[in-house]
Amino acid sequence: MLEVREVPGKGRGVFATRTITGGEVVLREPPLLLYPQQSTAAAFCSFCLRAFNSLEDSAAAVVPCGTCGRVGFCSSACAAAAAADVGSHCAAVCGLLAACNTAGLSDEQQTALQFLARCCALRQAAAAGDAAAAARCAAIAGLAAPPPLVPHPAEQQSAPGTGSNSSTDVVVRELHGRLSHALAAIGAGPAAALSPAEAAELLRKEATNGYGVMAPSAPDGERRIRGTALYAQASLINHECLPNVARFDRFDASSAPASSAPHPGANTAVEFRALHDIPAGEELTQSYFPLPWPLADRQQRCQEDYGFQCTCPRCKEEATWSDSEWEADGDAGMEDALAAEGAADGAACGHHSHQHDAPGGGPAAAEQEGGADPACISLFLLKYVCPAEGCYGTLAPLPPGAGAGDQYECNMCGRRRSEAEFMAELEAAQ
Ligand SMILES: C[S@@+](CC[C@H](N)C(=O)[O-])C[C@H]1O[C@@H](n2cnc3c(N)ncnc32)[C@H](O)[C@@H]1O
Repeated sequence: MLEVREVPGKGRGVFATRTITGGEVVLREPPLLLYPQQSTAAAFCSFCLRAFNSLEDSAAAVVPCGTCGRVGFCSSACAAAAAADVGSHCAAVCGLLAACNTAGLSDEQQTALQFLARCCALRQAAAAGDAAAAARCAAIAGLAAPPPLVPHPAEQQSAPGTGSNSSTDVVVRELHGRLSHALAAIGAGPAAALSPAEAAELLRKEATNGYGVMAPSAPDGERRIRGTALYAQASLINHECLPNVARFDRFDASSAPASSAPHPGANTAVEFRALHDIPAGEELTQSYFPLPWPLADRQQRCQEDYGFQCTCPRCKEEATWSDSEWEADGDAGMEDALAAEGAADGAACGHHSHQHDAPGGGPAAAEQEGGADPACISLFLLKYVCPAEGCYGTLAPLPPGAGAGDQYECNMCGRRRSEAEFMAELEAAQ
């Protein structure tokens, strides 16, 4: 169904090799690496990141790490799976993190150490002949790492003893120094060691390709990160501001103990679902941030975090809008959207196929393309942005055959809305 190809100006991208139906799951993939965010780690399983408070009996269910006692698991099955998985909280990672001096490091810096410790453990296992670890090292090495335009989040608070200097080199050297010390303390072999340049490159790969796994909404409504996931294939899906796929994860999907799940970690696979029909040859695209973000924020984030300038049809069109057009967009957007829905069948806007390169289309083809139709932008946002207040999630159709008719589901809050309800809301808002 999918193939990976070079896309001019974007590196690699993922393309449909056949027509994909709206709602179809285009990719389901377990993580290459999954690790907790330091600040929230106590609330989640250190193997599968399930929220302890999502378990039926969370107090009884939390199993502490038998060695360091500093992290917990949602079941003994997850504790055993972590011990057996070199990329998780295995003996090497446990020992390395326990031996590492983290005094004065920021949350992001300690989270970066979680990632680097796992990379060291995988390298050591690979050098000892573990083929699966070698494959994971190769997959991590294959991730894109565009040149940094701004510091990695781990660099944004200077390490102790570094004064106000928070430059990339100083922070990476600080993390690298502490890690090297810990590697020596636990007697790790030379294969586990990273040079400062390798550590810096790994952090860039992590920043470019890591998916933040969100915690459930807190009572104050704030959504915090519970951890980071790296995926081999999902990391190849490029960004567009009117995407055609949305990411769904199910970390807290079942409150059943892991022992009754198909296998520990079954809740960690990511799923990408088509928002609408996607013709063969079209590139799959996701939005790297919430769809309603304004142009300036989207552009800034693309530049600063991912090192590219977004020139998608939505950005091109919105760049031509005056301040009054932005202000009027709310009400007029509704009318435009209705006009678009009536004029087309929704598909022409929904598929926005005019805005994509034909297979093999290069920069010349892209340059000939104009901005997206404003009415189509309005319709797209009304149809696919979750209407729940403060959610900003993306609605995607349920997979064909899910037996729920024409229902759309939010990838953040799980809210459902049918096509008919959407049409009724559009009419009512007129
Ligand atoms: C998660 S990776 C996506 C896969 C990547 N293209 C590759 O070759 O591995 C993110 C990086 O892809 C590139 N990218 C993603 N979307 C892009 C876009 N719309 N325009 C230009 N570059 C893009 C940027 O270099 C970005 O840092």
